[in-house]
Amino acid sequence: MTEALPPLLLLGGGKMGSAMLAGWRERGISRVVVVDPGAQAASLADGHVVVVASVDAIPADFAPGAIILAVKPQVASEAVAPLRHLAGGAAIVSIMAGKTIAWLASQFGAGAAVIRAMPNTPAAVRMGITVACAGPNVAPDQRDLAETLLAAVGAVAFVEDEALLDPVTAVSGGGPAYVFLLAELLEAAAVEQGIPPELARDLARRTVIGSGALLAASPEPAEALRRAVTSPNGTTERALAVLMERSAWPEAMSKAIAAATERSRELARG
Ligand SMILES: NC(=O)c1ccc[n+]([C@@H]2O[C@H](COP(=O)([O-])OP(=O)(O)OC[C@H]3O[C@@H](n4cnc5c(N)ncnc54)[C@H](O)[C@@H]3O)[C@@H](O)[C@H]2O)c1
Ligand code: PRO
Repeated sequence: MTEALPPLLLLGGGKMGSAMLAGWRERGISRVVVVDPGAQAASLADGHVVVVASVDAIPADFAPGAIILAVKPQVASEAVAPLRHLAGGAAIVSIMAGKTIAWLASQFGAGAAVIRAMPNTPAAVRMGITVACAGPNVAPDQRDLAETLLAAVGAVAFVEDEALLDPVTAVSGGGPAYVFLLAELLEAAAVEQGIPPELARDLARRTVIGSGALLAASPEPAEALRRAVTSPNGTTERALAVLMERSAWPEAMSKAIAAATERSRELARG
């Protein structure tokens, strides 16, 4: 049986924070303090989890093994500063888009053990992917703890080059949104072709869900699975001729990822 996680402080119990907390619960928690002033966060409390509205209300004896920062980057400065006194030997794991290791060190002190990470919303069903980068002061056991916390909601990869977190944010951080947009557009196009709205929604949803499951189950790359759908001179080939035109999806995706990457860099500049 795996040992319970050490005491954790979670700043922000919103979509990502609560998804990670659910993963930690499954893994086994000892004590978690969630700091979140939002009314919805109160429902996260249970025998192992205390929810407080502000840092002042954190129990005085609380010494977290890790502090996980899951507030929006826009409120980071005001939300993070009051936590500085708790940093001690804790691993500081930030999932905030665009908040750099240097910025986090400026908040917690130059010697703070900072890990910057970028998960995605499939974390809510433990099928996320997180890319993380450990700062210079992170000890091996702190890195292991960060990996354990992130792995509770999906796959984890560590990179040495922090600059990669900007394109990672664009690709896998935002990626679920592009897949959901695909489902929306497929549904709308189905309706345009006369398919009743309810059936159109079902077709679009199940096509995305089933394709994801097939990709997960198959050893084949996406390209091979695409080719397996495409009969010579058939209907799919006709559709792909439109979508794969250089100025259509290839260029749109390339531009979209470049734009999101640049926005991540902008957030880092503050
Ligand atoms: N949503 C995503 O797809 C995604 C993916 C990867 C990373 N992220 C990052 O995760 C972070 C959280 O995003 P989210 O989607 O969970 O947002 P969210 O809005 O769902 O959650 C943020 C939470 O922070 C709380 N909060 C606001 N001010 C606070 C304060 N001063 N102190 C403590 N809590 C406070 C809010 O009440 C809310 O519950 C962001 O920094 C984002 O960049 C999000
Ligand atoms: N959601 C966050 C954003 O849009 C970060 C990646 C996914 O900024």
